[in-house]
Amino acid sequence: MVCPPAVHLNPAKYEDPLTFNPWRWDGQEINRATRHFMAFGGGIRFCVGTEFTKVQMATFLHCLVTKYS
Ligand code: HEM
Repeated sequence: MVCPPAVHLNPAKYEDPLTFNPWRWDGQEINRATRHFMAFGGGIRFCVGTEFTKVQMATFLHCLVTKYS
């Protein structure tokens, strides 16, 4: 069993991992689970809510940037 937060906070892979920096994954292949990125798990236990969650996040961000005033 792997703990995704521990993987994502690995300072050997991610510089200053506690800093909010979404650009740290810019240009990296993150459409599937890798050894260093597994937000939704991987393999046979892969999160079944992945695509639903991505739609929810995209909808939220769309409303935030278009309606926030
Ligand atoms: C940001 C949102 C979410 C994150 C970060 C997330 C993350 C994960 C991770 C890491 C696992 C793998 C756990 C393991 O390996 O034992 C998992 C499994 C699972 N997730 Fe999610 N999840 C999210 C949203 C959702 C949603 C919205 C649903 C349902 C609508 C969902 C349903 C499930 C289910 C049923 C499993 C178990 C799959 C299996 O064992 O075959 N998740 N999720």
